[in-house]
Amino acid sequence: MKQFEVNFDGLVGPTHNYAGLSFGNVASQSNANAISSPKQAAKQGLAKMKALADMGMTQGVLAPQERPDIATLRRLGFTGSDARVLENAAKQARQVFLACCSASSMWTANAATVSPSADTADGRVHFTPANLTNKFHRSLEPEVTGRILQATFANEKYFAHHAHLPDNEHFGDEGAANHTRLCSNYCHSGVELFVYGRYAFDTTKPAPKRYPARQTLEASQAIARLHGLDEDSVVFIQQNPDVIDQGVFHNDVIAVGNQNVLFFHEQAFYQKDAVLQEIRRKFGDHPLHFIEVSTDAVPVADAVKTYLFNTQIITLPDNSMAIIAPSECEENENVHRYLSALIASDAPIKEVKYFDVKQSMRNGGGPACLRLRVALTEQEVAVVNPATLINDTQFAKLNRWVDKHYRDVLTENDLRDPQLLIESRTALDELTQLLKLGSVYPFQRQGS
Ligand SMILES: NCCC[C@H](NC(=O)CCC(=O)O)C(=O)O
Repeated sequence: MKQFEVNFDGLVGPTHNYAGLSFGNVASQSNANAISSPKQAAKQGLAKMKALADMGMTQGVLAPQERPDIATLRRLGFTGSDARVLENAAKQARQVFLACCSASSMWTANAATVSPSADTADGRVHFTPANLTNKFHRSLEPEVTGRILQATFANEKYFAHHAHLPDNEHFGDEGAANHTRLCSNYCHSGVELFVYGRYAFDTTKPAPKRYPARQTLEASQAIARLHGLDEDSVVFIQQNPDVIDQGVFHNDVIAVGNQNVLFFHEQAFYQKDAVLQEIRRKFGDHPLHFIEVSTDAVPVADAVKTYLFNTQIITLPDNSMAIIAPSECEENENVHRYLSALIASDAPIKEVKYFDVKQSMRNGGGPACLRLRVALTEQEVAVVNPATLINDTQFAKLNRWVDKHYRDVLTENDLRDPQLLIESRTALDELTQLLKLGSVYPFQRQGS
């Protein structure tokens, strides 16, 4: 059977900005209030999607959210016309206002956790949107994300959609950024790795001290239950609390897997040796490659700065593996040296391709944050909403759509401009037609 791992990249929304909203995410905090370029950001993302499609990969796109989020501002007590809501929120509750303007849904690794049909009890692909409770601005995403996923994967025979977990820190869930899957073939059952930062109900267990652990063990266990995963094919792994305190706010900042390769930093996991043993045991007799990067070769600080592990390892149509890295990795001496040696070694990764995704990197999102992986059979690909798959025509249409609607620069002051709200809604309304999503946004459903 033909096998596919389809990357669904998040399209950057028209309000992309830097507001320093993510405590524990070093890049987000250090670029607070920098001037952003939504147009450049969206184009950098589209260029990456197109490049992967041109490599022969099946590539998809997920629509962004409606921002500024007027519906949430109204829930929080701001009233009057939309323009008044924006003006008063910006004046009276600046931080809340900024949170309601974030284009953070672009990082679709946090959109959901996905289990392919080969792993699940009912043989369907399972999706659970992440509740993202740890950050207010991100907690606004799951409902609309669920609708976008249902409009993208709209076939009950093949796809099962769950509600996001209860909105509470006990079940803090960050989606695929803390989940990876190892397998020998995408269509054969694999081992799903769930990485959590802390225990919600047992405070005697180790936990980070400086920065928050966004994902709990209990959330990861709930997802595994919902998706009908077999316990012999699941490994729950605690992230090393010390690296969370050094700015590793998601596991995908320090580890990434693809097929039978797990690429990780030596400090990534708590009680690493036991973890690796359990993975090996559950993976079975097939070849499995652990590529472990030592602190001597790449200190954690360099990994956080360059996003060496927030790379995408992909299997190309000729079955060789390539690594999709941000250009920051090429610019850093340690990391560049490491990657050059890696592809010259006998490891399965044979090629590295660097991409400029700086607009996203400044908010702490690398190539891997920008995509949600969905392993699909040929039959399943055939029932995905075809308008969400990237080909030359869709790429050209999306680029034109960005040119037409996006601003070149955006500052904090622009976010309160009622014209920006109108521009964003006009753009998104057109996008839902382009991607054939139906009415997924609150502004499209008013009165329904
Ligand atoms: N997977 C990468 C996610 C990056 C995201 N950054 C942000 O939301 C920053 C937004 C800002 O600060 O404007 C986060 O931390 O969840």
